[in-house]
Amino acid sequence: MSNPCSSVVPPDTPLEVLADVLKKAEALITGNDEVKILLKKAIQIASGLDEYLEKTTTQPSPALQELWTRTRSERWHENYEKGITLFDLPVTCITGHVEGQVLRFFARMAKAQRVLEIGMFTGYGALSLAEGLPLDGTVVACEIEPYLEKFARLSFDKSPHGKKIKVEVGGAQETINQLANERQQYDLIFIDADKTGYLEYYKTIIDRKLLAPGGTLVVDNVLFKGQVYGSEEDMNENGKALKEFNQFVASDPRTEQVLLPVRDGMLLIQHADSAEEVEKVETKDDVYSGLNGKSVMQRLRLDGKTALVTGAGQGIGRAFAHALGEAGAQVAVVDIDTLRADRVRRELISKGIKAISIQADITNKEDVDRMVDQVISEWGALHIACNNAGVNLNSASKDTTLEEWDRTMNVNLRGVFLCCQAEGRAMMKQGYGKIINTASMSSLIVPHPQKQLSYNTSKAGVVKLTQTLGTEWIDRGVRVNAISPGIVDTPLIHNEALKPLSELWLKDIPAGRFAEVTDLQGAIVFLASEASDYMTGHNLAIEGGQSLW
Ligand SMILES: C[S@@+](CC[C@H](N)C(=O)[O-])C[C@H]1O[C@@H](n2cnc3c(N)ncnc32)[C@H](O)[C@@H]1O
Repeated sequence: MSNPCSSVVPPDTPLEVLADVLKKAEALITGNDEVKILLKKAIQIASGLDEYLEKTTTQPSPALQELWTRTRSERWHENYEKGITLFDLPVTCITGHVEGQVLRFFARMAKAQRVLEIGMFTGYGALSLAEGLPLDGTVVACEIEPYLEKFARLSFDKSPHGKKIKVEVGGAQETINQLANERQQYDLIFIDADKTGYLEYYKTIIDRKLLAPGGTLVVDNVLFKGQVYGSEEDMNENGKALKEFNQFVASDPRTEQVLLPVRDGMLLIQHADSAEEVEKVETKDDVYSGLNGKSVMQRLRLDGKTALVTGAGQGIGRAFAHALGEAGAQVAVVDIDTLRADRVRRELISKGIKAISIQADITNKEDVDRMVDQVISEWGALHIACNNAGVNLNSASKDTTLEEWDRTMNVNLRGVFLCCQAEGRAMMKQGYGKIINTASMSSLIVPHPQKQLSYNTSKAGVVKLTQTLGTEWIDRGVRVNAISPGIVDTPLIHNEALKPLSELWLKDIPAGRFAEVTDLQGAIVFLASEASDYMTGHNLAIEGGQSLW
C-alpha cells in the first residue's frame, strides 16, 4: 500500500512539504556540488521517513486495504461536479495506514468501549478504531456527507468489526450537541473534520463532558502541513484556525496535552483536573479505586479466561457460548452433535472469539474426562464450566417408564455430576474455577399442567448437587452456582405436543412473555466472572417472576 500523499497528490504533512521544498531547491541549484550533496541527503531523510513507517508498521486488515483501494480509485472531483457529494473532497482526507494503526493501538491501550469520531470520510479511521475495540465496543462516526455513509458501509459490511460502527449523518456540531443532551460519554474521541470547527468541537466536548473521566481526545492535523509554526504569510484559513486551536488548548487549565508529530500532527488531550480532585477525596478504598484497581465493569470481563459449555450446539448453551466469548473468554463448544458444535464454533470465530468444538456425550465418563483434558491441553487451564446439556421428557407419574426416569437422571443429574467432578478436580488444582449448572425453575415450583416428574426431580437434584459442591469446594477456590431459567423460547417448546400449553403458561408468568435465551446471557457472564466470587451454591432463577405466583 502506498501513501496517497506521494507524488500523485499534493504534500499533506510537514515532512512532505519539507521534502517538496527541498526538491524544488535542488532543481534550482546549479554548479555547487557540495550544496547539492547536502540537499540530496536532506531529501532522502525527509521523504524516506513516511515510507519507512508504512513498511515497518503491521499491514492493515483486508477490509482496510480494500477500503483504501476503493477510496483511492473513486473519482471524488467528478462526484462533486455531479452533485453526488456536497463538497469537493480531496483523497488526502483519508487517515491511512500508519495513523489508522496508531488509532487502533490507542483504542486498545485505553481499553476503550465507546469511541466517537468527528469526520469519518470513507471510514478508514472508524474501522481502524473498531478493530481495536472489544466485541461489544461501539464507534459513533459523524459525517456530513450522506454519500460517504453508503460508501463506508460497503467496506464495514466486509469486516467482522463493521457492525460496531454507527454513522451519524449531519453536521458534527449538531450531532455532538445532541449526544451531550443525551449525556453520552466516550472513552476515546477523534476529531478529524472541518478545521475551522475544531475549537467549537473541543469546547462542547470538554464543557459538556462528552469525554469520559480518564478518556482521551485525539485531534488530527494540528500541525497543518507545518503552517501552525511557519510564517504568517504561508498560513491559510485552516492553518490560522489550527494555530488558534492549539493556543487555546495549550492555555486551558482543565486539560493537559501532548502533540505527537505523527503524519500531520496528532494532539492527545486528557482532563487535567483528575489528579487534584483525587487529592481531595478522603476515602480511597476498594469501592472508590476498584477492587485490585479494577472497576466493576472490568471485573465482569472474562479476558484471558477459558470456558467450556455443554449442550452449546443450540438454544441456551449457544447463547451462553456467545456471551462468554463476547465478554472475552476463549470458548470450547461442547455438544453430542458434532455438526451443531462446529457450527457454533464457526459463529464464534467469525466474531473474533477464540473457540474450539468438542464432541462429547456427558453421560460417558471417558468423554467427559477427554473434554476437560482437551480444553486444558489446548489452552493450559479451565476457568469456567457451564454444564448445560439436558433433556426434558414428559409423562404422568403413574405412567413414567423406568427408561424415561433413567434417561432423564442419566443426562440431567449423573451427567452434570460427572462434568462437575472432572472440572472441579482440574479447577481445584489451579485454585480457581467457576462452575455454573443449568437447573430449571422446576427445581423451585411444580410447573403445570404438564407432567414431568423425572425432569423436576432431576433439576431439584442439580440444585442440591450445586449447593453441596458449592460449599464443599469454595475453600479450594471453586465456586459452583446454578441458573434456573423459566420457560425459554427455544426449539424445544415449538414441539407440536407442547404448543397448546403455551397460553396457559403465559398466564402464569408475571413478565407476560417467555424468556429469550438472551435474557440469560448477563447472568452467565456475571456468574463466570470474578464479580460473583463470593457467591456459591446459589440457584439464580430467571423466570419473569413465574416462581413467585
Ligand atoms: C479529513 S476527513 C476525515 C478522515 C477520516 N477520519 C478517515 O479516517 O479517513 C474529514 C471529513 O469530515 C467531514 N466533515 C467536514 N465538515 C463536517 C461537519 N461540519 N460535520 C460532519 N462532518 C464534516 C468531511 O465530509 C470529511 O469526510
